Amino acid sequence: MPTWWVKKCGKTKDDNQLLQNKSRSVIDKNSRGITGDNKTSADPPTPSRSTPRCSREFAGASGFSGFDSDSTEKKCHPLPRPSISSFPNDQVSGSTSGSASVSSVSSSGSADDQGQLGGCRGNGDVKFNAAPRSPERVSPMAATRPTSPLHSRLSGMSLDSSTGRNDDVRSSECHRLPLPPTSPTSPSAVPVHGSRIGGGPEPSSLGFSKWKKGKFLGSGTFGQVYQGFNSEKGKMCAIKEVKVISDDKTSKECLKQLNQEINVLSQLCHPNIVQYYGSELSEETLSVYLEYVSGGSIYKLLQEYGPFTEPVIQNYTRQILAGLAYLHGRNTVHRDIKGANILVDPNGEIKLVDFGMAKHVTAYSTMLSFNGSPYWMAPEVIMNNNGYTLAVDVWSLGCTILEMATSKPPWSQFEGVAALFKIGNSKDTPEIPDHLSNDAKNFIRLCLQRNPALRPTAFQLLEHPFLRVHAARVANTIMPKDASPRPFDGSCTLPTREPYPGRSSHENYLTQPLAVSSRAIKSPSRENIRAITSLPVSPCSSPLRQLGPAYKSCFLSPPHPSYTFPGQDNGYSLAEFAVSPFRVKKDAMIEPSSFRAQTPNSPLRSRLV
Ligand SMILES: Nc1ncnc2c1ncn2[C@@H]1O[C@H](COP(=O)(O)OP(=O)(O)OP(=O)(O)O)[C@@H](O)[C@H]1O
Repeated sequence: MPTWWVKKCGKTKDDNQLLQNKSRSVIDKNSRGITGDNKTSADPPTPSRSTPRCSREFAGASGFSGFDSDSTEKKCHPLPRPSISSFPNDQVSGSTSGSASVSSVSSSGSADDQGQLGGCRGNGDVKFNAAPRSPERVSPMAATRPTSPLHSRLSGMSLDSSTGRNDDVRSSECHRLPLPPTSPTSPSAVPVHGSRIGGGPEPSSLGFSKWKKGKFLGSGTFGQVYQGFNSEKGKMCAIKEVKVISDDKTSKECLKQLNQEINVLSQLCHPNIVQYYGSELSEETLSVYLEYVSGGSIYKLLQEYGPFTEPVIQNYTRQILAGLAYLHGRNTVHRDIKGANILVDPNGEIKLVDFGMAKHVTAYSTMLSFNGSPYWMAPEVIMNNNGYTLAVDVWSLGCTILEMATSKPPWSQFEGVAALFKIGNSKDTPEIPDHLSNDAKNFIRLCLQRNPALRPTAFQLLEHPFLRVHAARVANTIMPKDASPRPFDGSCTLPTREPYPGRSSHENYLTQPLAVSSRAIKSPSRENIRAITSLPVSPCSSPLRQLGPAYKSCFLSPPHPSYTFPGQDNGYSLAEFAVSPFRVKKDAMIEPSSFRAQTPNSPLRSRLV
């Protein structure tokens, strides 16, 4: 049992008080979330959260050292050079889809995720971090850690590079803001990341004035999100903004968090991950420009329309996993997967957002911080003894599937601390609704294995029959030829064959928008599935259509025969799935354990802040 837990259980008065406060906060969020008491005001709220996420990472002694206040010019934000030089077309579709349903945002996009279950975060997250940064935790990588690509005004923040990549930093470089794409096919539609390729552009060429801040979309722990509009091109984006207030601890923490998000997002390009366009640091604000996703979050859809049907869950899960597989292929863990952080565009395409908690995992580092949203948090994060790995996202995915199936995360009947105890310190597994198929149940159980080493990776899970059934169903649905606004290689022009020279073919495969096994790729029918399932428009895709005729027309294919084990009802068992040789070529897969840097004797134990 972690030190903090012992403390919580009555060792000190202060800790008890703190825990009660957190618990109370969770209760408040619970009641708000379940009753769907969501903020709908079009006006941005006064930033009332004086303390954003309760995170020792931010509040640690080694944190901020202040701002360079003599820089008052409006400057672009120097950001890392991404390792990907090609630019995604993603923004094309992002903008397009955004413009398609502005009204849906005006009615529901405001603070859609404000009232969900959870702890001290604004929308229900507990972001207390167990392990402060301290010299003991400095990894062997620390000496070579790159300078954080912060604007000089933020350079005193002594941030870690969230990605820890040396090659991504060019601090003198500005990160060009997006000029919106003109057309999906035009090369001029991809100027946003031009600064990644060439040298730093002149501020005058960055198009700062092109994007106008529009209506308020919602507020997160670390800032406000607005719709952005380019009146010259008629395109939209989302603008995430944090106020820069010198000598204000909260502001510094928000800036640090947003910078972390920039660090991670600026290196990602995947159709199921919200596309980063650029950022800008002005005298008053740090603004991040993102692909606009107008459909709102899964959390919001659940609040408005109730639980999803299984085909919708399959579809969304497959896309979430595709995004996760891509992320994990870069050894980056999201750490906050949950319905509120998964947006859906009007075509049912999933976009992972909120990478403020994301971390690059290296063999030399281990994550001990106690971050995440309690109900979606993996046991090892709560117990927090030996660090944790990419597998925490797989656990959270399991919770998110239950959330999609029931509108509530697992253990939501428990209040904050009790839920944490249930997750972290009991042997119980969450209740899985009976109405789900055996495939679905099996999939969820695999994700919610308490031992992270037993959890399949995101790549492995993409092969699970629960998702294959959906792929086959979509493949058997006649789609209009140009139903998709973009080609299979999706919004990202990452080369699909060999995007990262030097990586194994499997690793390259991980960059595909949809993960398909080599076995599947060989089969013409699987190829077909892959092509068709990449279409964002699916008759089964939108929860709004879940009971419509399109869904009824979906063809249900039987589970893949290779998953049927003799003597088994539905083809597999937990143990067999985890070790089955035909599913997992051990040497070809990234093993969760390979990312686990154990520090059994670390003096740092989990502590509740
Ligand atoms: N790219 C986007 N397109 C459209 N809406 C967005 C986008 N990004 C965020 N939003 C919306 O803006 C609101 C705030 O998002 P943000 O990510 O800042 O906070 P959050 O995830 O709700 O909370 P927290 O930061 O505490 O996790 C949410 O309602 C979210 O759905």
